[in-house]
Amino acid sequence: MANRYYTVSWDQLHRDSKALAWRLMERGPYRGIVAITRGGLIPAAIVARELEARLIETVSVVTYHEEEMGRPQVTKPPAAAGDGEGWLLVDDLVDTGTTARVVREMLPKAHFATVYAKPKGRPLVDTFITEVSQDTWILFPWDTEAQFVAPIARSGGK
Ligand SMILES: O=P(O)(O)OC[C@H]1O[C@H](OP(=O)(O)OP(=O)(O)O)[C@H](O)[C@@H]1O
Ligand SMILES: O=c1[nH]c(=O)c2nc[nH]c2[nH]1
Ligand SMILES: [Mg+2]
Repeated sequence: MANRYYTVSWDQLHRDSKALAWRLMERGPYRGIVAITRGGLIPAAIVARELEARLIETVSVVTYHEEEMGRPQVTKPPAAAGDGEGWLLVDDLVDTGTTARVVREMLPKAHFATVYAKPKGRPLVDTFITEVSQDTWILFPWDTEAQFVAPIARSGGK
């Protein structure tokens, strides 16, 4: 289990994904975008809108079940991206780099971009926006909802 959480709102994810698009603009154009599903789908859609990319491919890798890590399973390989040359590969984050390693083997020439990166996965990413510590769990807006929180005074000072 992570020691702390970094909560990302829809607004922040949109801003951070646009910041990623700005950085990626400098080194395009790209033939198309490969999104690593499912977490990469929304950042990929935002980046695609900003870069005016219309060709979107997916690769599906399942590595986690909630916060438990398992063996990475490729449930759908990328059909149209060859060895990745000229393609932009997008995921929401790199943590241990396990998913990234599997996908990079399939698309060694793609430019790999994520919105967030933790130190262990960072060397595998070409472009990212925000680094968080390894013991932090990033809480994405699609995994969370607003709920009531008790006043501090009722927590017994803890
Ligand atoms: O660097 P790693 O340790 O491999 O972790 C990062 C990967 O884990 C999450 O995907 P997950 O397996 O939870 O699947 P999902 O995107 O379908 O939610 C996340 O979206 C990244 O793809
Ligand atoms: O929602 C998530 N937050 C994380 O920090 C993380 N690391 C791997 N997979 C993850 N999924
Ligand atoms: Mg994922």
